[in-house]
Amino acid sequence: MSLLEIADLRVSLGGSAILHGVTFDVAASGVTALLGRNGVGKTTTAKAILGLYASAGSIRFDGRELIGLPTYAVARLGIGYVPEDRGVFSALTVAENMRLAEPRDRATAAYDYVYELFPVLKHRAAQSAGTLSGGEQQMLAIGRILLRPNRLLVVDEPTKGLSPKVAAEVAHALKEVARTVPILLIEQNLGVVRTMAGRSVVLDTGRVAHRGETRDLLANPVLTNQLLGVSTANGVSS
Ligand SMILES: Nc1ncnc2c1ncn2[C@@H]1O[C@H](COP(=O)(O)OP(=O)(O)OP(=O)(O)O)[C@@H](O)[C@H]1O
Repeated sequence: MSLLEIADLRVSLGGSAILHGVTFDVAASGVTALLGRNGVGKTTTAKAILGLYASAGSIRFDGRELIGLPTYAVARLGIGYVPEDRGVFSALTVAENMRLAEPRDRATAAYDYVYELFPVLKHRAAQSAGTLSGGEQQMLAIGRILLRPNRLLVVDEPTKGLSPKVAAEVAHALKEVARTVPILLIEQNLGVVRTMAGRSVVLDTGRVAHRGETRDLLANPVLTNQLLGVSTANGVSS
């Protein structure tokens, strides 16, 4: 069953066509990975879903058309977004960043859940977010979104720039989250993709070049080489 249905999505930026008619679905459970080489349009797709870019075509969320809705309306439907640059407020403390993301009814904020996933956010509550490590900032970026109820999460390159150990911690937490909330995951680390995402969609210059089971994609050295620039004789095994 699909929760998000994207059909013939087109986006132009700065006078150039970036997405040329992207079509794929995000399942109502688990993790769907959105993959592709640098600059093929993954972040643009995420931002179009969130209403951050004007777009044409169709993006249906649980049957409702999102194109034309302002970003706050998309967020209110329950689509949580963790952007690539994390977007935490550097000058504010961890606790203040969390406070800003609370739902209107503060009593419903899922602090226990977030602190269980990322205990470091509790321990460093009084520290300014700008002085956190990259991994801790990523945990804050994800954690604050989880304070509210989400029906879908769009998470853009959550392990980018992190050490393998911290990347694995973040991936583990997101996998836990995905037990209850479906995730559209943009990710370059194919080891993380392998452990998290049952299905993958691969973009190539603004179009969908491949859709299917992640294990089939990563086991196909011709496809991974052609679409992801990974050249291993026997596919990706890590
Ligand atoms: N505001 C903008 N104005 C003009 N071109 C843009 C703008 N934002 C992105 N682009 C271009 O759109 C293309 C797709 O960018 P996008 O960030 O979606 O790619 P991506 O697949 O997420 O790449 P990466 O893996 O490097 O993050 C790139 O060629 C980029 O230079």
